[in-house]
Amino acid sequence: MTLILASASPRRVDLLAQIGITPDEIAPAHIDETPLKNELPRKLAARLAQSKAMAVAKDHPNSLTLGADTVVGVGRRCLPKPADETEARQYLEMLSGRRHHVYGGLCIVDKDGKAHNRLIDTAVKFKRLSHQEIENYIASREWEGKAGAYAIQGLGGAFVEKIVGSYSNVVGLSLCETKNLLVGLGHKG
Ligand SMILES: Cc1cn([C@H]2C[C@H](O)[C@@H](COP(=O)(O)OP(=O)(O)OP(=O)(O)O)O2)c(=O)[nH]c1=O
Repeated sequence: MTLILASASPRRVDLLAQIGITPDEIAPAHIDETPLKNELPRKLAARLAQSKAMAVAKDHPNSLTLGADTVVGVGRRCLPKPADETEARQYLEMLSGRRHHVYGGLCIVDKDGKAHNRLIDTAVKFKRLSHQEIENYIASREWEGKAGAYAIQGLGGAFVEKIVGSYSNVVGLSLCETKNLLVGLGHKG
């Protein structure tokens, strides 16, 4: 069955390729990703993954449409993609020396328009970051477009002391959950 990837993230395309899945079409969703007032990080990730998949599925009947969203959560606080350097610095200061969660919302809309949702939770512990480490990382610009203002698959990997759960979920899509869900919905993958 035709698979539509409702994402502009090159990471998600690479992750799917890693497990032998090539979407038939890439159709990024253009939705408002602003958190609601007091919205919990896991709720935000789940809501946005479904909104992305639903928005794209409307125009692609008789397909499977996959949407995903990654949100870093520190306690009740959402750390989505930082808007600018100042916000990225704030996020890194907040994550320094702390345990946080990376919530991956995954939603596949089937050919009948029904949404199938999964929420993947990975716990990550950062080492304490010095002022200089934060400034060097800001200068690298790697934080741009990354939830929580870091990339575990890049320079940010050096900040990670411990991870419990799916690594690929942190990068943008849990390979295990994605494959299971797709196969369960009849995709040959
Ligand atoms: C925490 C973390 C996030 N990320 C990325 C994964 C996601 O692409 C991004 C979070 O933004 P998302 O809004 O989940 O995704 P996106 O804007 O890249 O793409 P789209 O909405 O079209 O699907 O952060 C990393 O690459 N490495 C990391 O370690």
